[in-house]
Amino acid sequence: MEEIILTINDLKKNYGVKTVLNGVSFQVKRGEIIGYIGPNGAGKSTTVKIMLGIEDDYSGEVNIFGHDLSDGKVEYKRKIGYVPEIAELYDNLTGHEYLTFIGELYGLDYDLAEYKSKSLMELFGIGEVYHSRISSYSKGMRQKLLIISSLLHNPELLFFDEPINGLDANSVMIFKEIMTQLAAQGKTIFYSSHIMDVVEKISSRIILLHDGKIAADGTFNELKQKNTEGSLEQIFNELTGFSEHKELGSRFVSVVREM
Ligand SMILES: Nc1ncnc2c1ncn2[C@@H]1O[C@H](COP(=O)(O)OP(=O)(O)OP(=O)(O)O)[C@@H](O)[C@H]1O
Repeated sequence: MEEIILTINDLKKNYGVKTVLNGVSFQVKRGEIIGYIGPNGAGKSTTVKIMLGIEDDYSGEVNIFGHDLSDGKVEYKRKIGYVPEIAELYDNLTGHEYLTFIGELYGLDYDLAEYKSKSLMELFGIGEVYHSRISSYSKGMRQKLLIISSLLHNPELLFFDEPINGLDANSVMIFKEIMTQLAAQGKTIFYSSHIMDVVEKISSRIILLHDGKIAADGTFNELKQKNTEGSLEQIFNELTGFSEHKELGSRFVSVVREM
């Protein structure tokens, strides 16, 4: 039987009077790569933060590894890796210091944390800055460091929020391969991004959040059959009822030209 890793049932979340999530439900099985997409402000990061226990004050059920988050226990986090959309890194540390610190926080002994940090940085093409301060890293190098830090403890469930921000085309190919191989080995990945062609190619299932509810949930082929025959970008436009990009673009440029 396929193992359920994650269950969300009738999840609702308000910020003040604003309803962000209005009855979101889905289940995720071991080994799935979920592409979690939706317009800006749809509530994707909010859903992820609730699952990570960073945001509370929600209604509905959130169950991870068979454990309901409302019991307040945090042990489940040991088996989770997270790349946030926006992250603060300790700029004064070197990559080596940062990653061994994170590895030890996750319970790895120092030698293993050091070995994995160095190897993973080398394999991701940033081995030469292992002993440089993070303040000197480029945007893509910082992003790679974040990805490595989310994986050091070999987690079962990964939350990636715009993980390929700033990565060059070759590095994106490596990252896609890493995701595919992790999923093939039974890791579950919850992947939130606006880069539709990557989501289309990498996800075993796509969930589209719109107006606080799930507007679509299925494989890319299932979504194509139910909607436009075309790219995920076209399906996204159709399901979110958006067709004014040309008109909005030209009105935007008209205002720019006003002097
Ligand atoms: N701490 C907060 N206080 C008040 N409102 C918030 C807070 N965090 C998020 N929101 C609001 O909740 C809504 C959903 O935000 P969220 O960051 O989850 O969207 P998102 O789908 O991840 O968007 P994006 O694609 O732009 O990253 C937005 O309207 C945002 O302004």
